[in-house]
Amino acid sequence: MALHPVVESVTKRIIERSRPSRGAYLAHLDAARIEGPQRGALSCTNLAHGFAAFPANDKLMLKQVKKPSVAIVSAYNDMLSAHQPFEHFPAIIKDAVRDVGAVAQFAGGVPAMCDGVTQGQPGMELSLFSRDAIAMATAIALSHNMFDSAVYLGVCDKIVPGLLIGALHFGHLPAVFVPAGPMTTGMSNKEKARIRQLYAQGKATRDELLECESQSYHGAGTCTFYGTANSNQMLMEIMGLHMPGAAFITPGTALRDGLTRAAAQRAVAISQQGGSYTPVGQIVDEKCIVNAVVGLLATGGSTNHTLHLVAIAKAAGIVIDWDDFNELSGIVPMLTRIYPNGDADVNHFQAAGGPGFVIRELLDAGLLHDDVTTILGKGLRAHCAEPFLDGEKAIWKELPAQSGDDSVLRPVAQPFAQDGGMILVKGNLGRAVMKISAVKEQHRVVEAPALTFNSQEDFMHAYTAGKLDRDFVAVIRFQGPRANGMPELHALTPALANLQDAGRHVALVTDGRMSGASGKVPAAIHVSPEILAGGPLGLVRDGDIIRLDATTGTLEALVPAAVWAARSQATADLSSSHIGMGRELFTMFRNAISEAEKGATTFPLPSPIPTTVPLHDAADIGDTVPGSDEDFLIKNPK
Ligand SMILES: O=C(O)[C@H](O)[C@@H](O)[C@H](O)[C@H](O)COP(=O)(O)O
Ligand code: SF4
Repeated sequence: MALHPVVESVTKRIIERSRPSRGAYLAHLDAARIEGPQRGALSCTNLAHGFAAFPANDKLMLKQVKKPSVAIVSAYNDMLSAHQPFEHFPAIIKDAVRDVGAVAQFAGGVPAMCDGVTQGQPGMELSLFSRDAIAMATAIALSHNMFDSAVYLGVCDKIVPGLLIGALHFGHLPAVFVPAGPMTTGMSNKEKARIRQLYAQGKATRDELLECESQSYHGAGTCTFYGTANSNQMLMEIMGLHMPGAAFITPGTALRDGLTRAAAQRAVAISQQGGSYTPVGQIVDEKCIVNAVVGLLATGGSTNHTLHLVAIAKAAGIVIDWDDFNELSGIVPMLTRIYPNGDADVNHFQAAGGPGFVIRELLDAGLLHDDVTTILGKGLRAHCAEPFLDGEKAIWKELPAQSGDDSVLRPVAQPFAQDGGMILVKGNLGRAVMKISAVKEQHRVVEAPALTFNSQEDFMHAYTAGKLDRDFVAVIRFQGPRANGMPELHALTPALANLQDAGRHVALVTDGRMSGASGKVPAAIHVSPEILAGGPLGLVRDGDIIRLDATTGTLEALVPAAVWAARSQATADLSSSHIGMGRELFTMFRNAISEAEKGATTFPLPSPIPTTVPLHDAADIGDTVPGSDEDFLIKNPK
């Protein structure tokens, strides 16, 4: 099937837009690689330090500087149910790598935040920043420069994007992402949401709510809704950075361990010494990024990826924006119904056919680029396969021709919706993202008076005081990355859903975020520019009529032009968001972060290394430092 013309034209536009920075990125990639094992660039002292504590055989291999060394970068901790299984992965990886005559070294751990633990709490104001902190921690691990390939252990929201951003800054190294898989299905997400709404109405006790949450989140593995974590997993499959079908296999099973071993050995095979050298910086190219956007849209993935995919692309020198998402969303059909876009969870999705089925359907429909490079080599079609066990080894078989459950997963010929359900809305309030895949048709246009709030707490106080039983558009202000770290406001969902269920026309507009698990209430989020960057959201006053129209992509304050022009920006005391819970440590992030549509990043777009002087003298002619996004050169004061 020929490639869809919109996929083709958007890809061409991105390639053109990215040409200078992508060229610079690939030059950096070539400059970073040496012939032979990377540790050959180290001194004897460096090297001895790098293998001092290793078992004799590993030490000998490292000393001989012939066989590849694989870095293990892990986001293990006990806080995220999704990451807790990683505790045992390094030993499995080291054994598997030894079995193919190489060495694996635990290069470093990276921090990982659970958005479920911090949702509605002060810690959520560090969450987005943690993505780039994870990228920095990944760089710290890899900066030992002992490695010829790497495996990355991560699943959740900011972690996979952070690991991939870090890995792309070592784009000369091959990368294989290793997931831990979803927890088994407990109480359904729909029943959990119902009890939450009852609690918000005072019709369920705290003990009943805690029992419900504990039955939903009951064990090791990723939460089973299709939020940002499981969107990450889908993207790793579509970007060809997972062994095929690794995403949604339950932790603690023989197949899970077989997939981990296979991933470790693939990391050796695609090292320079392994013979199939495949650096991650070449895998993640413009076509790979477009494939990721298409996969996100076809599965109703998390709105957080309108930030994270932009940031990941930027790390590889590729520039994408919300017009790209919007245009692709218009032609990408919705192939899945996984909560919050339906009642099923990722275990049901996996049983119905899983990621390989989605990839095959989109390839056959000309909606994905097949001519990409993945960890398996040339072509994405190799990832349309399902893993099985042969003894202890993972093997792959062809997928069934049909979906196992067409209430969860459908072919392109019979989609749940003709479009991807994630759109750009814009107008005199700025540009924003809106996910409509989980919003009923009758709620996709809301025109109602604005009620402004400077925090989610203020909103909840008004709700519990019974002041919100009316039609309104909640404008939650000062929630942008520079203001307070752009928290998710998902804790407002039960209250807003109750009002919607009671027949009120309600919507949310904010420069903050929502969870990938948010859904039924119309919300225009990530409003750019944010208020603190002078965004017009700061001109809204209580009572202004706001029109949010998903059918026309409109976000407007219906205020007479002269009145609007005479207004000044609202102000707020944000100091309580800059002190406590470690938020003081992230002042530099708030000051340096780019706007949401540019990925809310703290690192610069790759810029050309001046060819007139060797790399180490770059400082003599100025440093490139991260600006808002117009990276600038500090001219040499001499
Ligand atoms: O983007 C996401 O998917 C969310 O950040 C998710 O990771 C978060 O943990 C949810 O808030 C938990 O969902 P519940 O609040 O419904 O348990
Ligand atoms: S999916 Fe969200 S709530 Fe679940 S473990 Fe990951 S970060 Fe935590």
